[in-house]
Amino acid sequence: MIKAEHISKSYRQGFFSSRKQEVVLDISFHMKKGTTFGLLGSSGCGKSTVARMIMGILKPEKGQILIEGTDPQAMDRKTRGQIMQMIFQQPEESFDPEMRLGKSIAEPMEVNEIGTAAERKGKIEALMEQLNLPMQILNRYPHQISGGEAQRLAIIRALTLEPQILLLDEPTSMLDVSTQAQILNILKELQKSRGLTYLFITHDAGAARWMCDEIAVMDQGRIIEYGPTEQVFAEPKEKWTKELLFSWQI
Ligand SMILES: Nc1ncnc2c1ncn2[C@@H]1O[C@H](COP(=O)(O)OP(=O)(O)OP(=O)(O)O)[C@@H](O)[C@H]1O
Repeated sequence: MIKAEHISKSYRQGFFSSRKQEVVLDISFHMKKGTTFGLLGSSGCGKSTVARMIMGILKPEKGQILIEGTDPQAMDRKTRGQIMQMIFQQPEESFDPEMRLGKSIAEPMEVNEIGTAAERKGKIEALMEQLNLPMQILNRYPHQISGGEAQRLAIIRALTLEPQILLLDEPTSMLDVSTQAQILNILKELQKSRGLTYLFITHDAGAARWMCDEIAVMDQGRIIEYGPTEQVFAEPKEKWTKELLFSWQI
C-alpha cells in the first residue's frame, strides 16, 4: 500500500545558515493494506518528518514514496485527502477554537462537496454513535471537551472523508493511561470494521507492541530494527535496542 524506498531529508539549520541537518537517512519500508505499521523512536529521531513526506507535505530529497503506485506529491489535495488523513498528538489544536465542533467536523465534507447536507449529517451521526459520543457535544467549542473526546472527534472528522490510510502521529501521548487504552481500542475496532491501514508513530514501546503488526525502530534518522513486531521484540539485532524496547517509554 505504501512503499518508501531509500528516502532522505535534511533541514537548513538556521535562517542565515546554509548548513543542513540530516534528519532522515536512507530509510525504506513497506506498509501492507489493512495492517498497522509502527515507527518507534525517541523525540527528534525523524518520525514526524517521515509522516509529512508520506502526506506529500514535504518532498524527500532522495528516494521515492509510492502510495498504491502513486507519488503523493503528484496527487491533488482532494485525492490525497480521500486516500489518507493524519491524526495529531494535540487534537484540540486542529479545531478552530471559535467554531462549534459540529461545524468543524462537517467542514472537510463541505469543502470536498461530499454528499447532500442530510447525507453529511447522517454520516456524522453514525460515526458519533460508533465512537460512543453524544450528538450534543457538537454544539460545544474545543475548550469545552476533554482530550479523549477531542481525539475521538478528530478521528471522526478524518473518517468522514472515508480515507484508506490514517497516519497517527503520537495520537495518545497527551492522554492519561485509561483514555489512551480507550482510543487505541477504538482505533483497532475501526481498523477491523473498515479495513484501514495505519502508520502509528510513537515513542511508547508498549503501545507500539500492542498496536502494530510490523515496526521499524528509528534512531537519529535511521531505521535500526525492522520486522514483524513480535520478532523485533523477541530478537532485536542490537543489545542496546533490547534495553530501549523494554524501557517502554523511549
Ligand atoms: N521544519 C523544520 N526545520 C528545521 N528543522 C526541523 C523542522 N522540522 C523538524 N526539524 C528537526 O528535525 C529533527 C526531526 O524532527 P521530527 O519532528 O521529524 O522528529 P520526531 O521523531 O517526530 O520527534 P517528536 O516525537 O519530538 O515530534 C528534529 O531535530 C527537529 O528539530
